[in-house]
Amino acid sequence: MMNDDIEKVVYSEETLQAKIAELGRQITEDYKDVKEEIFCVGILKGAVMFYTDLVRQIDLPVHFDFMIASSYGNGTSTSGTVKILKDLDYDVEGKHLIIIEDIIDSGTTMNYLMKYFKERKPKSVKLCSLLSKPSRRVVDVNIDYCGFEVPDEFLVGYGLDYAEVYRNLPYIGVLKPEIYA
Ligand SMILES: O=P(O)(O)OC[C@H]1O[C@H](OP(=O)(O)OP(=O)(O)O)[C@H](O)[C@@H]1O
Ligand code: HPA
Repeated sequence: MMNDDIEKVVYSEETLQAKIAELGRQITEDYKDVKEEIFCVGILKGAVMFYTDLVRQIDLPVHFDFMIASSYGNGTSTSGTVKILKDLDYDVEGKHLIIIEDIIDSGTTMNYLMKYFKERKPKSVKLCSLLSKPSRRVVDVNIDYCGFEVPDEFLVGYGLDYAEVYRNLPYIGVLKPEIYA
């Protein structure tokens, strides 16, 4: 069973949902008076679980859009090259963008995507990431809404994968070392 591959649980379902409710309240408060449309942009595939839980905690009329970006392949460190596999569906000029991501690790993906978003002339862009691993940062990324700062461990579950597996675990954890062997 998939659970047997986990060495330890780092964030339980309850801990994740409590933090997501807090982030949703904060975003609702910050955006409640804006006049322009708000676009929640999910960065797939990793952000899928966080995205669907977070938007349900934002009590405002938001639009959905998604990008698919990939740079990790099957390993535990970035290839350094970000591939955009799916672009935004909408013209976001003059709109408020809330970028929703699962993790900022080296910062490579978000550094690349932030430049890309700003070129599309939105009214504002803010980043909401469930996790941040500052010890691994190679390029600076400003996170406006951050769930948890995590230590330098490779995490799986709740959207996060190792070689495309473990995304469907309902919690976030660390794999047993023999799984990487
Ligand atoms: O800060 P970085 O070092 O760039 O790492 C963060 C990125 O890595 C993961 O994506 P990945 O490329 O594994 O694709 P995925 O979302 O499909 O898992 C994660 O979802 C982030 O987008
Ligand atoms: O710790 C991680 N786990 C899964 N995917 C990731 N992408 C960047 N860091 C991670």
